[in-house]
Amino acid sequence: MSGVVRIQPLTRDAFAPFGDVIDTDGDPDKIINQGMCGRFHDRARLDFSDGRAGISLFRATPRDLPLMLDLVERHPEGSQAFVPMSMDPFLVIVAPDAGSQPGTPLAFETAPGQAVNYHRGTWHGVLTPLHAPGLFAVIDRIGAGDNLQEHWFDTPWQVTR
Ligand SMILES: NC(=O)N[C@@H](O)C(=O)O
Ligand code: NI
Repeated sequence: MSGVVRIQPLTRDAFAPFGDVIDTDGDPDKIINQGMCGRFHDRARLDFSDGRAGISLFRATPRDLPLMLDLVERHPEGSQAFVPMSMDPFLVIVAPDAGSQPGTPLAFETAPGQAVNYHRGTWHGVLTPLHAPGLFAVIDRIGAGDNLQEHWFDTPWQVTR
């Protein structure tokens, strides 16, 4: 199955089945540092079967739209968060689990300053910046064993505005 996937703005509710939206929506949970900083506390659920949490940096090549999506993947042993190190929006692609393989993908564009955390086992597209420098901090599982399951679509989906 394939077709066109329309990009929609990222919202907490629409993304909830797939992961967490990490942003400064609403008031800070706590004002710290002598009133000079708002803490938006504990905005994502990190979940690892074993191993430990690690922080890596990804420098990814920006992609043009429309994007031909031929692969989604998932990490059965851990969640994976992508925190942009710029204020540029990026593309977030997920798909529901349709019985051990992905269903129809959904595509979201983040607002400037938003980050995402994919829940453990969520089908997702690989990191997809839309603007250079494509630099992200990535918080995911560091551990032994295989934590990557890939699904190649028979025919690519066209991801577009
Ligand atoms: N393979 C890897 O570390 N990155 C992917 O998991 C990704 O989601 O970009
Ligand atoms: Ni991944």
